[in-house]
Amino acid sequence: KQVPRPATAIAPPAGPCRRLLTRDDFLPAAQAAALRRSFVSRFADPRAASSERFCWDNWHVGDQYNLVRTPAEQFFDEADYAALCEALTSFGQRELGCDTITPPWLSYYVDGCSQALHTDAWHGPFAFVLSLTDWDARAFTGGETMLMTPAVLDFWRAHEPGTAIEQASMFELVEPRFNRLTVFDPRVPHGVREVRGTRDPLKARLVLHGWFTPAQSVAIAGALGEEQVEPALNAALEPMYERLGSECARVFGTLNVFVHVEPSGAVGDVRVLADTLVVDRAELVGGANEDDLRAENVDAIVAALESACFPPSAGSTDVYVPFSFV
Ligand SMILES: O=C(O)CCC(=O)C(=O)O
Ligand SMILES: [Fe+2]
Repeated sequence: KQVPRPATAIAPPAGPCRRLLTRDDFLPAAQAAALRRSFVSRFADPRAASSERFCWDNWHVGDQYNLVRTPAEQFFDEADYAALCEALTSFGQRELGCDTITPPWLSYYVDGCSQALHTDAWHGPFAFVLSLTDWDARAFTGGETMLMTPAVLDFWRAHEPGTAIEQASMFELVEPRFNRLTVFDPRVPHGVREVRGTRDPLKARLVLHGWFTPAQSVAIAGALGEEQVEPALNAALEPMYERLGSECARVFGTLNVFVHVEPSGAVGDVRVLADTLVVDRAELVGGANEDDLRAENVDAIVAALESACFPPSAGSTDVYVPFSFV
């Protein structure tokens, strides 16, 4: 898949996205403010029964899901919606190696709204929440995204007899601060802490949310085309697949890798963008260390990509290579 090169240089992320990443000031300030303004203007006069307000679904699934939502596409004007999707999609491509998103929801949470703990069906390797909540001026308690901690997910292994733990170490809470993007692995049990205190949509928790979907193919930006990239990748990866199958521990999850190819055809940089790999529990015998078993897989893939030889060309090329272990 050929994707456009980003117009501006992007600072490399600190490391791969694993279970949770937050990015403050995600959208340009004016863009985030305009989205919030659209919401505020529709609710500014509570007595005005404009048909633009009729798109909301009061989503009630027992105690599990209680919130008020609408497809963001139906709510925002076309240009604002397109710019929002563009910002999320290009972030997903560059920083997670995911090539697209599901259509975002716009949801508000007033008194009594929450999402009880759940995992999401397979929409994609990462969920996102982009907050339009005026968090500093909020008139409610709760509203954080909560994510079960690794200590609970592997409870008996880390269990220390005689030590009690409490909620704060079982769940990580992420505040939906205005214009913060929160990205997490939706296989991890998560939810939204019940909002208490306001029934006014203008003061509610307000978020855009959805999923980054798995890349279906290699994405390429730059001088080389698919017909040159694919054979070079296949030659480098095929021997590695055999090694993975015979020598490495079985893992589940997503590994998306960025490869920068110089005009000479040499590989200049290999960076893991997303790594949600989890080692099959059956592999954890005889004191095997999970991090080591995971690293074996990642190292084999990175080494194979580093060894790839591409044809020379007039300019450099960025290649995004997705791996999915099911
Ligand atoms: O709004 C959030 O913080 C989480 C949303 C979520 O988990 C979902 O929509 O499935
Ligand atoms: Fe969820």
